[in-house]
Amino acid sequence: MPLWKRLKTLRRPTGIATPSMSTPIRQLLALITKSVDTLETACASSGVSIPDLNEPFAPPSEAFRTIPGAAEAVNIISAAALQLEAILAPPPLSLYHIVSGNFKSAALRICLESGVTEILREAGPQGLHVKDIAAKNGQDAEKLARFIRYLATHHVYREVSPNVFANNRISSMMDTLKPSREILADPEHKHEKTMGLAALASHHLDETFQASAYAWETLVDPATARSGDQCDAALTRAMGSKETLWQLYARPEEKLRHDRFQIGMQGVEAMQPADAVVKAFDWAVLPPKSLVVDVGGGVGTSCLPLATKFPDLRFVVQDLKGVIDQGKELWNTKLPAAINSGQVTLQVHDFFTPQPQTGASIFLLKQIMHDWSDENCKKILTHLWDAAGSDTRLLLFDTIMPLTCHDPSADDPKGIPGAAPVSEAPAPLLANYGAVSEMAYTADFVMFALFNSQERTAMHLVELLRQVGWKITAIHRQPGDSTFLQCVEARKDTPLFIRFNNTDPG
Ligand SMILES: C[S@@+](CC[C@H](N)C(=O)[O-])C[C@H]1O[C@@H](n2cnc3c(N)ncnc32)[C@H](O)[C@@H]1O
Repeated sequence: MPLWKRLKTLRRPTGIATPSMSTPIRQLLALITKSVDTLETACASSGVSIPDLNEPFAPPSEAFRTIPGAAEAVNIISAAALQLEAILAPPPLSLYHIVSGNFKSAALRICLESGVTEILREAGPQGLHVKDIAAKNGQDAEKLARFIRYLATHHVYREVSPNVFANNRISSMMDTLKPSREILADPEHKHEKTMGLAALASHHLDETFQASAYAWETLVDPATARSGDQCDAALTRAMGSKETLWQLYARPEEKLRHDRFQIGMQGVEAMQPADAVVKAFDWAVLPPKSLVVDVGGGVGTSCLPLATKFPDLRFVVQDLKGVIDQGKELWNTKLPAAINSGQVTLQVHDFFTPQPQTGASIFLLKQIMHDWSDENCKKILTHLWDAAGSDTRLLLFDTIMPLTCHDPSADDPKGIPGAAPVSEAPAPLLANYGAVSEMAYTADFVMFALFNSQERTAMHLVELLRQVGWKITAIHRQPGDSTFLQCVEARKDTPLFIRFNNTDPG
């Protein structure tokens, strides 16, 4: 956002300045007051109420976020409240909110794995004494009370009366919605046929949590500090073997972790709109018969809606053999005509080998780059460069990491369109809305810990692509997607580019 626009947001809504207005806490308070007004007005005019923290989560309670202006107001209120705390709380306390992250994670894991949320759902709003919770899940009541109370201190669960706990909006996110007796008797299958968030949390609190404990050891060891190899990720230290996550999951004794991961990923997938790829790029500009190659396309989830909406385009979905075999089953069920007519081809292809499709209009890579380190991404992109023509577009769908400060590319009229986020938070908030953007930074850390890879900022991507002969021409963002999936469009940077001089990452 240009400087003049950000300064405008600093003005007091009433236009009357007082000396105290210049302090950051007054500015934050003003932002909160203004945004609460916006939120309440929007909710009142739509007949929607703001959720009660003490009520368990239910999808309709999120309806208020869809009212125009409400989501932005909520982001500002949340970011301002967190920033007020950072200013006013004693610094050691603020630091310990971070230092103690692992303790909170451990307490949460205990409650998640011992079915506390399911037990409390069955108890209802009056809650249940911890002795009765412990009688059901077999835990030590006194220890359990300490962990639940620690979480309740951070608004996960609530203590209704001494040692009596109940669910709230946040603790109920871990609910598998199954009978507690069933999940406690058969914990190995508790995540099957669930929405996937509890599975995702369980995965993050287990192997990812353990891997993150070895982050520093990985970075201080010269053998792994600068490696981009998945076998050098922190995970391998935690697991005591030089295996990638996929190799680990392939072991028969790791089947439960593997299945839990898959369920968690389906949950993440479900959070993305099915038509995200359709909307992110103007596919109608492609002439009939243009070829779209979905590289590492999985079972073809992105191409399904595209092939349906654009029957004149041709598609090749590429992935490793096992995935392509699964894809054949999916397409034969969902859109067999596309396979039978030749509109869609499923092809086994390892993207670290030369790209066989040389006539592509589009190389589409969705959530591929973030799985790989820069050195590996360059190998993938180089094979695509070799197969691309001067009109081929490269489309990368990934999360573009926002900066915490103002993004100067927003002020450059000659810069890449869409390089900066659609909106930045008004000052004095952090430009990325601070911890409101937590999920993107969590994803980045997970990529580091498990895969030695990362989510990237726009400027990182510009440089990475430049080194292997691609030039970013636009970043397509949709309103409200500032930290989720964006579409980076690039073209071959020829004829100026001479690859053999530029591939050296150093
Ligand atoms: C995060 S998934 C993304 C799948 C798909 N693009 C989507 O967004 O649904 C990563 C995909 O990369 C595939 N993959 C991993 N290594 C590969 C390789 N060397 N060659 C081709 N595909 C690979 C995986 O099988 C998986 O389907």
